[in-house]
Amino acid sequence: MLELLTCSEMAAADGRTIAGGTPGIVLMERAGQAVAERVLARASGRLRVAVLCGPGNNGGDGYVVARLLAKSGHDVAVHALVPPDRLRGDAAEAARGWAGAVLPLEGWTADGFDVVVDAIFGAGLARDIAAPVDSVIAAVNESRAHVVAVDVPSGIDGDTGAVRGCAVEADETVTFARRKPGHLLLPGRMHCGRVHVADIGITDATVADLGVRTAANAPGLWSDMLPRPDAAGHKYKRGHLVVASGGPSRTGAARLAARAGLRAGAGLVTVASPPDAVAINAAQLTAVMVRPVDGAEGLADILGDARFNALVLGPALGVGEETRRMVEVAAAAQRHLVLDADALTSFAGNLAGLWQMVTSAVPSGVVLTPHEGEFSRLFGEAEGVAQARSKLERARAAAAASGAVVVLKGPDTVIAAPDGRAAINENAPPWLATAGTGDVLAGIIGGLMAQEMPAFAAACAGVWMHGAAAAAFGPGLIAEDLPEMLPRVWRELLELLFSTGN
Ligand SMILES: NC(=O)C1=CN([C@@H]2O[C@H](COP(=O)(O)OP(=O)(O)OC[C@H]3O[C@@H](n4cnc5c(N)ncnc54)[C@H](OP(=O)(O)O)[C@@H]3O)[C@@H](O)[C@H]2O)[C@H](O)CC1
Ligand SMILES: [K+]
Repeated sequence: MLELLTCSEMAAADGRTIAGGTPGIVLMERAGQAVAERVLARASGRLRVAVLCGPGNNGGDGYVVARLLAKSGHDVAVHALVPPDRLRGDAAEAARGWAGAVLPLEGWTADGFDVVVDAIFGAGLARDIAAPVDSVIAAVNESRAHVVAVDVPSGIDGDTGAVRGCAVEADETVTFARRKPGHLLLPGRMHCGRVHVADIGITDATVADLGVRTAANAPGLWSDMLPRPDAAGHKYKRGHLVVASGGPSRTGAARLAARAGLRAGAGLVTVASPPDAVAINAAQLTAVMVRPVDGAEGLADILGDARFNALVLGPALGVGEETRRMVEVAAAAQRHLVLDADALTSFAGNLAGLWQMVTSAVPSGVVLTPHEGEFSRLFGEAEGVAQARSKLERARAAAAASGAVVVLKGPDTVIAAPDGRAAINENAPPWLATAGTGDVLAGIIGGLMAQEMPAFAAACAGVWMHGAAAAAFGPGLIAEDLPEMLPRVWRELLELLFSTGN
């Protein structure tokens, strides 16, 4: 159920189900029933319900809802953008099932309604909302009614989560078969309220046949690839992560990443520290080891030891030629590699240079973890990025252009692999956006890769664990708190693994 279907993939699933013998009107009936059930679930006493119907199938769903709620004894008013005789196909048939009046949508006001069912536009939204629908949406949003959106809040683009001019702010959204990217990407997610996914008879096999490449990020996506604690295991079997530290006044970021890597389960973690910062690092490190490593030369030296199998480069490392050379050394050494912060900014405008290094390292896995600013500095001109319609498509294009797994961070972090797979994360609480949390994320991903977790799975798992750790700690979180919450997140994950037996 983690797959996310675009509007066209949903239409294809619809079409295949209809071709398989289920009439479209049956799908519409089931969709309408699912929405009506949500309204009835919260009904206490007779409700005044306004069903706002658009000119297409979303409106068709609305007519089914209206009929079912009226049959359950509620006071239902239907307001439609076009008269029923302008409807076509299943929507026209659904409208024929509605025995009540159909009033104009234009000029509708919310006075006195307990519930509004938003059945204006769904997957078929084709352009920005204009008059007269815009003022109706404003009236919905100003009302005190409980708003239930059919499939997608009207005005939200189901593929991108963008607001097309204006959009309904729903308390609940009932969608069908699977969620869409627009239900998870911002701002769309903020318009949906609680999202319910209704089964309307589109089978898992039909969805699987679509070859969908986008999913919601959750343990079900990668838990079978999580490193497992095994009794016979010893620390050398769980890899050795190296985190490069910045100079004497900028050592905290590397220590945050290093501690996160250890808590993520790496057998050993070493901070590769400039000689003049060794004392500072050593004074603050215990289980994490520290070694004097002088720039790219020094890094090349220690990477002669194959036991250093994963690296995190970037946190407060410094922007410039030396950092670029360290990335080059690490990539050439074919180790698992997480590039964050300065290691990304050092390649700003020189994607080809980064791409060249990354392709040499890709077999062992490279994960880039830019926030939006680093992303645009690095990928602004990349093939396909400028034309991308959404954060999901931008991350996908960047992964394809760089050959690396790209983690485009934010409240709706997208993880994209060069082969087209992508996941959208939705468990990050607002308080995660604080200084240093990016360093911790890089360390978690590095720690998982040190244990030989494949790059895309490690990036998805790391992003999810990072969000779960923040949620576990709660508001007031600072970056140092995050690694300390990982044991609790691990416990949750392992309980989940053993309960689901995979
Ligand atoms: N399995 C399922 O997912 C099922 C989904 N159903 C429902 O079908 C809708 C999709 O319907 P809808 O969103 O209404 O799209 P349609 O293509 O049917 O019709 C859209 C009409 O609206 C016009 N339009 C589009 N954008 C605008 C706009 N900004 N302003 C004004 N009018 C607009 C469009 O006109 P065109 O000129 O673009 O053609 C169409 O007339 C889905 O969301 C589900 O709710 C099935 O009913 C059940 C199964
Ligand atoms: K809608």
